[in-house]
Amino acid sequence: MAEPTGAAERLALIRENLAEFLNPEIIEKILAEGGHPKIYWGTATTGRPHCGYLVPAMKIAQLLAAGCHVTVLLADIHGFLDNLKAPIELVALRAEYYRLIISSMLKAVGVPIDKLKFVLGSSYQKSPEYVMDVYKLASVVSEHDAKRAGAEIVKQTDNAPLSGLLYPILQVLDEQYLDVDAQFGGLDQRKLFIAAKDWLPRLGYRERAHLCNPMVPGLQGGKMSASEQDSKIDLLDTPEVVTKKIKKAMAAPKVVEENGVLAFVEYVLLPVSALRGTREFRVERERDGLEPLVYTSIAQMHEDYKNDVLTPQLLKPAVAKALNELLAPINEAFQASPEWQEIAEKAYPAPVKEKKKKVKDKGTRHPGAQQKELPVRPAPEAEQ
Ligand SMILES: N[C@@H](Cc1ccc(O)cc1)C(=O)O
Repeated sequence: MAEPTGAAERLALIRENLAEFLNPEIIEKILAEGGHPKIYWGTATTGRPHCGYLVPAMKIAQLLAAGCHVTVLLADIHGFLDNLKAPIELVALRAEYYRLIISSMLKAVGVPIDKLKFVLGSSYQKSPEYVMDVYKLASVVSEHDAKRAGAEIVKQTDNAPLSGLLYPILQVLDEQYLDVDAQFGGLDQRKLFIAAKDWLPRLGYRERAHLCNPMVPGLQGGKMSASEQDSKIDLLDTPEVVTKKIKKAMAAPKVVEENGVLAFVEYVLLPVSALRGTREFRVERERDGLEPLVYTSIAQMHEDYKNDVLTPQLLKPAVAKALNELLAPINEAFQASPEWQEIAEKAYPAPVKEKKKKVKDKGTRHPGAQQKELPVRPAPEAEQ
């Protein structure tokens, strides 16, 4: 695909695969004037980013290809507000890991990143102006509305900490302080986006546009949440591990609904190929002595999948291969950066092998034999 230059083409790329676009006229106007819309995506820097992050990353890649300025907000304070078990120092360190992995994901896709920037939440959310606006907004938003705005984002339990009510206030103010025309996020942010439209004008600030990605089922079936650490595919997993995990993924034959493997092709692999020049997904059938299946749209794939022409056994190795190709440069960048490796070790320390320890403790002690101390590393945050 050639770089889109016309307003209509750029808009189509911005819109592709979105579930909802609120106040698109704000963006349309900028494009009609040949301008470059400023859009941000925020992520709370808590759990280690897995392959599910390729879905928003792909939208960011499309926005960059459409000539938008994109800000990635590394929301460390938000990670803290919603997750008090993670100390602020740790979420700030994790933000560094996020910055490195997100930029290498975008480099791997091959889009120009000159219009991409990263901003750490705590770098401006502690300024006197920002803090005063938090107080102001808190005085014109009801507790009920703050709760409703955060209902799908913030953990809400009986007697929950007050920080969960501050969270939506801060996220809404971010649109103003990051000086953007629009915010992008998953459909789970929708209530917050609606609140932003309503609340910002109360402080005399302008309303922004909002882009919502659909909630995409995880590669291994079910929503790709931050939990179930083991089953998720890490962005730094080796090709063997990736292939094994995809082999085990849930993908019922003939069922296209809630099919994480097909969804991954739709929201990541097909858009990547389109950004690289040709929208295409190939499924080899050499083993059966047949020609490969070559798809240029998800509709064709759904059709073949429903008819069992495209079986899970054919689909999975094709997805594993394409995913491994996408992950290869990310892995290489990690291997080549001792600085990143050090950050990874501190931000996400490997779990201590409890089992081994127990076995050792129970072992018979031979007289005179020294019990070797196992190195004890701090247990990772149990918050995810
Ligand atoms: N609410 C987002 C994170 C976020 C935080 C602050 C923002 O300004 C924007 C987004 C999430 O659920 O991950």
